[in-house]
Amino acid sequence: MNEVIVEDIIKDILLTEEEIEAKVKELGKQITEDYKGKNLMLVGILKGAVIFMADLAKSIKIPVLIDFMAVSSYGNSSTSTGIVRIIKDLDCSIEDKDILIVEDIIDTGLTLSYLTDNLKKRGAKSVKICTLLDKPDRRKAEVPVDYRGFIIPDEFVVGYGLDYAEQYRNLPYIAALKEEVYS
Ligand SMILES: O=P(O)(O)OC[C@H]1O[C@H](OP(=O)(O)OP(=O)(O)O)[C@H](O)[C@@H]1O
Ligand code: HPA
Ligand SMILES: [Mg+2]
Repeated sequence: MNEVIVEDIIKDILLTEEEIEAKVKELGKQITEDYKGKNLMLVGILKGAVIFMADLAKSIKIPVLIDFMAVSSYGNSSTSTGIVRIIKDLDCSIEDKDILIVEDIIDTGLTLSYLTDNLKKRGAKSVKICTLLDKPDRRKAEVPVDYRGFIIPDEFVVGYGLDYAEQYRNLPYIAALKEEVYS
């Protein structure tokens, strides 16, 4: 395979490394205040949320438990199939825990709508949502967003954990893909 030069597939940079860093610190500060005295457990949704999860966890200054789930709704495509499948479940019990689901992006909302229902049914004390990005234009299922980093326009974005066909997750910024790359 020929090497793809990142500049050739990117339309523009939506969020710089500095903007992301400042926002993650702000979210961490708010979560620290809101969850004082509670049983906070962060549940990161693999794989997109890993980078955000790592930075967010470091910016939270109270004890936290960390766990991950992997669910699939997209596969290698840029459009949602609407089918949500659990690929990796939690290792820890969530009974009596204050769960904060950590996501990189809410797009159609189908992934999180399924996940919040699923976690509430398992006896969590509370289930809230923290997402770095929110793309409201494409919403199919309403989900209450408790902590939101940025609202973004209806464009396919990559970087800071987000992929296109499993690539570009390691970019330190968030960029919109050129339409000809994914259409
Ligand atoms: O709101 P939705 O339309 O459901 O889309 C959002 C979900 O889609 C992406 O995950 P994906 O299934 O691509 O897996 P990945 O995190 O491994 O890339 C993203 O990380 C969210 O989990
Ligand atoms: O814009 C996006 N980029 C990457 N993954 C995604 N999953 C839902 N929307 C997106
Ligand atoms: Mg993906």
